[in-house]
Amino acid sequence: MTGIVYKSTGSWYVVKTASNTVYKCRIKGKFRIQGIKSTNPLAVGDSVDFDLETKNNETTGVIHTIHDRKNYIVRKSVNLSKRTHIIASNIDQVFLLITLNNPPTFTGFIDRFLVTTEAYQIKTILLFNKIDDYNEEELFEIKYLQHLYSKIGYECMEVSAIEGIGVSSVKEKMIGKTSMFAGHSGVGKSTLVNAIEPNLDLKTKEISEQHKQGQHTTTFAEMFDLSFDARIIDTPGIKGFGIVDMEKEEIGDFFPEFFERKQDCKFNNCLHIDEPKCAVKDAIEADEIPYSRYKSYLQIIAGDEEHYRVDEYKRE
Ligand SMILES: Nc1nc2c(ncn2[C@@H]2O[C@H](COP(=O)(O)OP(=O)(O)OP(=O)(O)O)[C@@H](O)[C@H]2O)c(=O)[nH]1
Ligand SMILES: [Zn+2]
Repeated sequence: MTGIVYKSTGSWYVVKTASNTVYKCRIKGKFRIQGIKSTNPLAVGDSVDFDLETKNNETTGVIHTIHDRKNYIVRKSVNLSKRTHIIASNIDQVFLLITLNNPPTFTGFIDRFLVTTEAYQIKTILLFNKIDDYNEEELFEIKYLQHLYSKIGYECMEVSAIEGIGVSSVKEKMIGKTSMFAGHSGVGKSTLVNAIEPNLDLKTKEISEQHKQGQHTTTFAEMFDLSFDARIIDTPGIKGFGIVDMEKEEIGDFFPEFFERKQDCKFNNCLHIDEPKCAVKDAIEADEIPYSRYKSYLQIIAGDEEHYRVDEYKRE
């Protein structure tokens, strides 16, 4: 049988088949996935094959195969083992909610987020929420940001979770897909998800009630089916998207408008910092690439170096 992991407790997995039957499953023996040093072998979103087994009148599944992941997001372990915890996999798209103020979302944050999702190969759609709440000047800035990011190739939408503006367009985008919602605390994620699926809140509560027995409420991701052929992955307690390990040389490749121009740089390993005849810097001079993007890029590069040095120091 084949199914998708909807929930993981670490030892048991809730797996749903294409015919919507849910099985409690465990893993057969030790199970290693090539190339990933991970604390958990399976994550929410994984597609798996399993056999059924009946013991004491209870039928459970034994997972023996995991299908290749299209993508996955990780969280680094806090300890020194350098192992990663896979939060979720096979995500079709992430909606990043953005508000100008209340709370402010700076372009530095948006760009860092986009670099991460580019590295993870997850499509990102930018949702400018709370558009009911802006004055003319602020709306102008929202339009400017939309122009900036759509020019790079990111889809942008204006929404008001509270007034229901744009909500049906978001729902349309979600059909047949597995989506996640991200953004700073207070941008309106819960309000929007509620507007999309008013009953989801209830479902979430039902499930967590059942699991209260354990008390230790580890924040595991969980997948939910919505009423209109769409799935949401909820990652309680996971705010950002974690930092992916990136080489300094590849960060620019996750800025699509830099990557596109890189072939015209004099040096094929150009970092677009102080190299001569750099096509990216030329594009910034010509205002074809906004300076805010370049500034974010430099910040990420600088942060990366710092991170690298700290790691080296620890190893001594
Ligand atoms: N004016 C306006 N307010 C909104 C809108 N969407 C959400 N809010 C308000 O913003 C506040 C935060 O909304 P939440 O949905 O709790 O935000 P969140 O992103 O889920 O926040 P966390 O749970 O902390 O991550 C609430 O007071 C909402 O009523 C909107 O479209 N317009
Ligand atoms: Zn260059």
